[in-house]
Amino acid sequence: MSAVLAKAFPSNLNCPRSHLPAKPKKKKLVASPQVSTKGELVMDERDTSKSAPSAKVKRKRVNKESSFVNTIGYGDENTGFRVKKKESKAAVVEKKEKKIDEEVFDGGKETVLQEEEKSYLSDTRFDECPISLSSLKGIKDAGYVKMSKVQEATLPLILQGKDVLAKAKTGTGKTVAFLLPAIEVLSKLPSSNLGKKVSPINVLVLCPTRELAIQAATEAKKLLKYHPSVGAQVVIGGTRLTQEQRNMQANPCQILIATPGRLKDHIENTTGFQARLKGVKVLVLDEADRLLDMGFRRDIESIIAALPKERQTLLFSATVPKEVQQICHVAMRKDHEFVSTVEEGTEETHAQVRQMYLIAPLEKQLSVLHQLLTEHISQDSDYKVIVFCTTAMVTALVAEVLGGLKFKVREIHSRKSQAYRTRVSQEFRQSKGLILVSSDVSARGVDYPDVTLVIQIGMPSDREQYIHRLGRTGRKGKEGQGILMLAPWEIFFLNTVKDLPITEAAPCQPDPDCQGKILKVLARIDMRNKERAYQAWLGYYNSAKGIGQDKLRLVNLAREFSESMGLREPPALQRKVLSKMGLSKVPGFRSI
Ligand SMILES: Nc1ncnc2c1ncn2[C@@H]1O[C@H](COP(=O)(O)OP(=O)(O)OP(=O)(O)O)[C@@H](O)[C@H]1O
Repeated sequence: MSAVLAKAFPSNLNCPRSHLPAKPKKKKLVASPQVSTKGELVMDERDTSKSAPSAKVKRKRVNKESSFVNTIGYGDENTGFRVKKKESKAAVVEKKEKKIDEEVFDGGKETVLQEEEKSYLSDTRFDECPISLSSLKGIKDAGYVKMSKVQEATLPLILQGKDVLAKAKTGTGKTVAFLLPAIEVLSKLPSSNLGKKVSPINVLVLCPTRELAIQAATEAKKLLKYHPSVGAQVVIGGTRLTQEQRNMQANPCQILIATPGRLKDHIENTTGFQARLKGVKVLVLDEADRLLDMGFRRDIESIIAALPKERQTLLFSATVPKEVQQICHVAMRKDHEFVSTVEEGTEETHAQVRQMYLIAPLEKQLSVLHQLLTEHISQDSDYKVIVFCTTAMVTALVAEVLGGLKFKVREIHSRKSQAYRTRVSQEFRQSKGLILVSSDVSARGVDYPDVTLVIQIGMPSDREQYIHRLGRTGRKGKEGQGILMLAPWEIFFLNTVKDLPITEAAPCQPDPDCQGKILKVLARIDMRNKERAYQAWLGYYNSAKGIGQDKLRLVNLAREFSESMGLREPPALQRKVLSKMGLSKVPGFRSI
C-alpha cells in the first residue's frame, strides 16, 4: 500500500447550419471502486496535520520559464497515512477512528463517469493525500473521488506554505484547488480560534463577481460539512451591509468570500473588521487576472494593505497573460511558484468544444441569432444556451426580443437586483431547455452544468474574456459549442484569438419571415429600453480598442445599431452623458 501512496502525481453572412455537430454517443465507464482501507490503514488527523506542512514535493519538472509543472509526487512518509500497529492505540480511539474510516471509505460505491469527463482528472484519489479526515468526508459527500489535474499539481505546494500562481483551463476544479488546502491550513491553526463566534478571519477569498462569490461559498460549505467549528461567509454588493455585519458577528467566519468593492466597504465601515482581517493567513484571488486588471487594481491594493504581510497568497485563473505574471508581485512573494496545467504550445481552450465565428451586419444579427437558436434547440432537446452580450442594457434588450419570439429565456446582468440574479442563476443551474441571456456577470467562473452552446454577440472586451465566456460550456471534460458573432467591422478581433481552433461557420441565409417577426417584436419594446441599450452600446464601443478612437466612424456604427433596433433616428442622449463619453463635440450625436 505504501508504494501506492508514493506513486507520482503524478463578410459573408454566415450561419452555422450543418456544422452544429450531432452529439456523439457517450461511452459509459465505471470508475474503479474505492479501495477499502478497513483494517489495513488508519488516517490520524493529528498525524496528518503535523506532516502536511512538511510534505515533500517531488517535482520532476518545475520549469518557471516554461511555466509548466509536469508531475508532482507525495512521498509516503508525508501522506499522513500510517500502517496501523497492533494494539498501539487505546481501544476507544481506535474505535472512533475505525468508525470515521468506515464512513469515509465505504468502498464499492459505483460512480459512473462519462469517458470525456475523465480528461480533466488525475489518477490520484483524494484519499491518497495528506488531508484531514473531516475534509475527506466532505469531499466524499460532494462526490469527488479523484483529484483534478490542477488540484493534484497545486495541493502539495500550497500545503508546503508556498505562494502559488496557478493557471488551468475553465471548468477543471480550481475552486476546490484553492479552498481545500486553505481549509487544511486553517484547521491546523491553534484551536483557540476555532469555534469562537467573533474569530479572526483566516482565509480571505476575493472574486470579481457576486455570482462567483456565492458559488465559491457553496463549494466551501460542502468541504466544511465535517468541520463544524469553521464557518464561511459571503460579503457581496447588492445586499444589505448591516445584514452582513450581523452575520459576521453572529456566526463563525474564519473564511470570508468577498467581492472587492463590498470588502472595502466593510474595511471602512464595519467596527472591528480591520482587526479581524489581521488574522488572514491565506489570501486567494480567484480570477486573478481580472482582479489585477485596471478595473479592480486600486481596490485590491487597498485591501492588501489592510492584510498582514506574513501570509500565503494564491492566484488562480484560466488565463494568465504575461502582464499578470509581471504584476503579481503586488500580491505575492517573489519566490512564488507558477503552476500551469495548460502545456506550453497547447490551446487555453478545450479540444472538445467546437469554436466557430460568423460575420453578420448588425441589422441581421437578431435574425441570425434566431436561426442559430432554433437549429440548436431542434438538435438537442436538453439544450442549455448562454447568449453573451456586450453590456447590461443590450442584454436586457436581446432577452426581451428573444422572449417576444417565444424562446424560453432568462436574463442576468448588473442592472437586476441581487435577489433576482441569485434566483435566475439558481434556476439556470438546475434547468435544461433554457436560454440565459447574460452580460459579463456570468463570463467568469460561474459553474452551470451541461451548457450545450455559448453564443457571444459582438466582440468581447479582450481575448481572455472570450476564453472565459466560452468556458461556460465544455466543463468537466464535457462537450460543447461556441459561436462568436461579429459585425464586419469587428473582424479584427479574430487576430487576438488566431491561435485558438476557431473556424468560420458555413454560410447560410436566415429565414426571410423571421426578420418581419423581429421587427414586430422590436416595435412593441418600450422606447426607453432601446434608448438605454443605445447609450450602453455607445459607451462600450466608445472605449473599445480598435473602434473607439475614430469618433466619426463611431457615429455611423451607432446609427447602424439604432437601426438594428428598428429606429429611424438614433436616440438623443443627455448632454452630460455625451460629455462624459468625450463625445459632446462629435458631430452626428443628438443631445438633449
Ligand atoms: N475532483 C473533482 N472531481 C469531480 N468534480 C470536481 C472535482 N473538483 C471540482 N469538481 C467540480 O467541477 C466543476 C468545475 O469546477 P470549478 O467551477 O471550480 O472550475 P474552474 O476551474 O474554477 O472553472 P472556471 O475557470 O470557469 O472558473 C464544479 O462543478 C466542481 O464542483
